[in-house]
Amino acid sequence: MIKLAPSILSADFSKLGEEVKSLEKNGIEVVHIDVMDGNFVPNISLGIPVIKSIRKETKMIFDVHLMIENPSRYIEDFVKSGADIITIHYEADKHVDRTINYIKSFGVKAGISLNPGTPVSFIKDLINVVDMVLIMSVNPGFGGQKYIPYSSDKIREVKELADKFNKDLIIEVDGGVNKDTIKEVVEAGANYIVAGSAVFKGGDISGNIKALKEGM
Ligand SMILES: O=C(CO)[C@H](O)[C@H](O)COP(=O)(O)O
Repeated sequence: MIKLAPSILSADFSKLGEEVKSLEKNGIEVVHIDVMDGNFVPNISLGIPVIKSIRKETKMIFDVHLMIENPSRYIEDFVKSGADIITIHYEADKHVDRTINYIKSFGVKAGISLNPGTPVSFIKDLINVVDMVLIMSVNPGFGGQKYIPYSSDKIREVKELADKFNKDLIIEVDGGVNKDTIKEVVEAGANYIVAGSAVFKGGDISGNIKALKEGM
């Protein structure tokens, strides 16, 4: 089952509650929440208090993508804020296996994300430890960038590993996905598709979601 996961990074923060409710009204089940620390990535976005306050507005699955150094320090706080899936970066934690198991100990799903320059082979041994692999198809930090074409090969590599070792694995792709690139990522094997600008920038949310679903 393929799910579109709009990234609220591109939403209008002055009316975030309304934007989130509007996703739910349009049949969205998963909302992608990008947390940036200005250290692991060159941008600062939003954090725990914001997640806590939008949690009151919706029952959608909160897919929290931590682009922060040493994420283990904050896992419990993100769980308490209402996260359902917590993804850390391979490049941001010296003890990824430990942190993944720590996330799972709270009864939430755990994901591992790879920057474009990090090979899939680095996480081969984690494939049946994690619930999700997130392939970054842009260099993380900003919305509105162009899809990096070799990301499709990385998605295919993860799909092959998932078919062998973890049939329930969620394969997520994030960055530069729009109505022109969405078919390619779905065909490569991604089943959680993050889209920020393509949902929130230009046009209206309903029409943009419809166009993306048609593009699949
Ligand atoms: O994680 C991100 C950036 O680090 C964003 O989720 C991602 O870039 C989505 O935005 P867009 O769809 O506009 O590319």
